Amino acid sequence: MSEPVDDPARQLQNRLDIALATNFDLALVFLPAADIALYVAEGRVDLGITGRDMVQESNVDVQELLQLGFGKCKLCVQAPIKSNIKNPKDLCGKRIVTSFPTLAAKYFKELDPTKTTSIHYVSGSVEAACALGLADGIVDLVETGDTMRAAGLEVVSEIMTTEALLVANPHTAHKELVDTFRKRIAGALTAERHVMIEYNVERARLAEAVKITPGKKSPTLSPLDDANWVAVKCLILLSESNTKMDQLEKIGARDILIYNIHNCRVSNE
Ligand SMILES: Nc1ncnc2c1ncn2[C@@H]1O[C@H](COP(=O)(O)OP(=O)(O)OP(=O)(O)O)[C@@H](O)[C@H]1O
Ligand SMILES: O=P(O)(O)OC[C@H]1O[C@H](OP(=O)(O)OP(=O)(O)O)[C@H](O)[C@@H]1O
Repeated sequence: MSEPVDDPARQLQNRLDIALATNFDLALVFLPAADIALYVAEGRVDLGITGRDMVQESNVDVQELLQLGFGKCKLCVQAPIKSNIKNPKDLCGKRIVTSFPTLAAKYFKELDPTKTTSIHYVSGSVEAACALGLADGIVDLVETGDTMRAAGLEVVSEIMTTEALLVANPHTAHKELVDTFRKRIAGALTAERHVMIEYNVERARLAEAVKITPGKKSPTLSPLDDANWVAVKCLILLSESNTKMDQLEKIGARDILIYNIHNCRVSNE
């Protein structure tokens, strides 16, 4: 038998721009990154994931809950390498093209309140503006710098660093759900960035070992059959795991094991 076509729940499930969580009271709505902060600030959605640059450009009141660790780049003033512009003040009163008109206008106004800098908005490919004669300089994102260099531009100054954030409406009516969601994401991020290290060390060298692996609160110690030795277990950053193993081996630690963590809840998340 076919499903009734006018069933609203069924229609929502079939939409590509909305995803319904099946085991949590949450609907995900996919929106342009630049519009998300506004929807969150107006309380149309409770939570949003977008860049810090987008939040500040929107100039609205949202609460930053978590830094998500991706989408890292810098918003920079850029000018042609071959120009005489080496200081952002050289661009005050000149023509700027950008996808960030609010941040750019604020930056140049603060730099020199006596001059009116012309700020023009374009929606993408901002780096083309100088070569095409529309701008003396631009304000745009730089990650690797490849796009900037390919366009013959260089960084004149850095306005801000940005990355993806989880933001919330400060007056949400669903505080408990929001907090549970934040904790779930924070737990998954902590698990992704950490590993569990376990090793045996002589009691006489325990103080040195604890200095190398202090754990988030303190390491877990377990006695061994041999009273002169102790087993140590704690979380360390994945990025530091090889260095820590080298250091532990140097102070005589043995049987050093590293485990991946699937998920976790730890304090200070
Ligand atoms: N090269 C990059 N490296 C890291 N983060 C980036 C980069 N470009 C954009 N972002 C980040 O991604 C978010 C969305 O930016 P943007 O709207 O430009 O996305 P997009 O995917 O390039 O969209 P579109 O292609 O439609 O312009 C912003 O928060 C921005 O800081
Ligand atoms: O320093 P890079 O690693 O080269 O990255 C920077 C580029 O990435 C973004 O552009 P995107 O690809 O989103 O295209 P767009 O300019 O059309 O938004 C940004 O606007 C820069 O153009």
